[in-house]
Amino acid sequence: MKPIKVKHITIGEGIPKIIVPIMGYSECELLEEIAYIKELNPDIIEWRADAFKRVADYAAVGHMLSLIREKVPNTPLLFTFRTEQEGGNCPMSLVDYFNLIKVVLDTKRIELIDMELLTDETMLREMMNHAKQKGIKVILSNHEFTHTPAKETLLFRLQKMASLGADIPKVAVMPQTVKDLLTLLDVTQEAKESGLPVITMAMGKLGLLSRLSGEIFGSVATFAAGKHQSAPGQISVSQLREVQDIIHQHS
Ligand SMILES: O=C1C[C@@](O)(C(=O)O)C[C@@H](O)[C@@H]1O
Repeated sequence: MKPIKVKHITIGEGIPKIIVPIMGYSECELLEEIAYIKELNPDIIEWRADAFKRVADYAAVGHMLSLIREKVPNTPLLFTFRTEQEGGNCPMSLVDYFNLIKVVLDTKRIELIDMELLTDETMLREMMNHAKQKGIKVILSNHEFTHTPAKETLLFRLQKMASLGADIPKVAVMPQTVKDLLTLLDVTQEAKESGLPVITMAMGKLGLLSRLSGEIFGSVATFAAGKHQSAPGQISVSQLREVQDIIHQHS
């Protein structure tokens, strides 16, 4: 697996990196969240811009990005607009989704961007090329909020993301049974064996183990709650770090 370097952080090496989301609705809320999570010292900060009330206003998004950058100049920043179909907070057409991504890439104020696999392949390929030109790493993602697809489906999606040129393929599923959790872990392990630097998680209470055990099964990063959770099952940074350290020391 080829590690991925963003600022001083090397993803795919050692303990899985902790990503903490900010979910503010307004500029003021976002700044409060940044001040709060700065103290938690996350490896990466994710701006979940689908929660931002002015997300359709490109100037406001650009301004917000520069404010965030100013507050956390040394922390790698991941930009995510999660579509409504995959659990996001705000409806947006596909054309607007990719336009927003282009505007954000052009600011060059981020190190990583999330794009969803199940959108439009032509537009996706175009935007991935654009990200590459700007030197921004791409996380291609897929989220299932109601169930866990079959192992073959999940592996196919991760491989498809890799074949499209994703720096990091990512899947999130909702387990209904312990077997679903095992499916996700099995998929993660196989992806790791094949050399893919993936991020995977099972959400909700049943999925907790998957958020803790990336170093064993092969997920290179994991999300923890900041001021707010951005998905069910995220725990605090301090609890997550404690378990990760125990696993790291004894494996
Ligand atoms: O894709 C993901 C993973 C996630 O859904 C989780 O389950 O932790 C949280 C989201 O904020 C992020 O964009």
